Amino acid sequence: MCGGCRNRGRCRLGLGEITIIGDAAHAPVRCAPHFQAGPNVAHGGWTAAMFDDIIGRSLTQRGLRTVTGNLTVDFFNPVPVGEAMIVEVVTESRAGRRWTMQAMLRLERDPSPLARAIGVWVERREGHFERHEAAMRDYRAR
Ligand SMILES: CCCCCCCCCCCC(=O)SCCNC(=O)CCNC(=O)[C@H](O)C(C)(C)COP(=O)(O)OP(=O)(O)OC[C@H]1O[C@@H](n2cnc3c(N)ncnc32)[C@H](O)[C@@H]1OP(=O)(O)O
Repeated sequence: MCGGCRNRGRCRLGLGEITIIGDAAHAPVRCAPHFQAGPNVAHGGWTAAMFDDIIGRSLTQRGLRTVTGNLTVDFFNPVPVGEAMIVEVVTESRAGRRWTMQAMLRLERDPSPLARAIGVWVERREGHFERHEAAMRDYRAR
């Protein structure tokens, strides 16, 4: 789970347990009503955040320490609120520390994609978060 939800013991984005199969992954997901944008339709930001989370967490579960470098989302159809859905992740390629990943969101009982994410995750160098904290301390001291 990400740092924002770990202490609550529940993913507020509605992602269930991630199953890893080789270099792919899948998880059940359901958009909560508070992420509604249009009537009974998920906010596009929820869809992007959910993709970011599952791809990042699936890499973490594979033992890789990464951060999102970039993320593009294609919205093919409205995403329903409160409906059981599945998100499937595949590894497209790897070059050095860069992992190109793709994910699809679909209804539980329908193979048609509702949305697709493609992006690059970069393996973190040692001390990544410590450097960030130090930079912020310098910034705040200005
Ligand atoms: C228990 C825990 C649970 C944890 C559970 C976690 C689940 C949460 C999931 C959410 C994940 C997030 O939101 S992460 C948060 C959002 N993302 C971030 O904050 C990242 C901010 N950006 C950075 O910190 C930095 O730019 C880095 C780390 C991405 C890269 O910096 P660096 O380490 O100095 O590396 P650098 O030499 O620049 O680049 C290394 C290689 O990556 C490529 N590269 C660098 N940036 C990018 C980029 N934006 N897009 C594509 N490629 C890039 C470079 O071309 C290079 O390729 P080559 O020349 O080697 O070929």
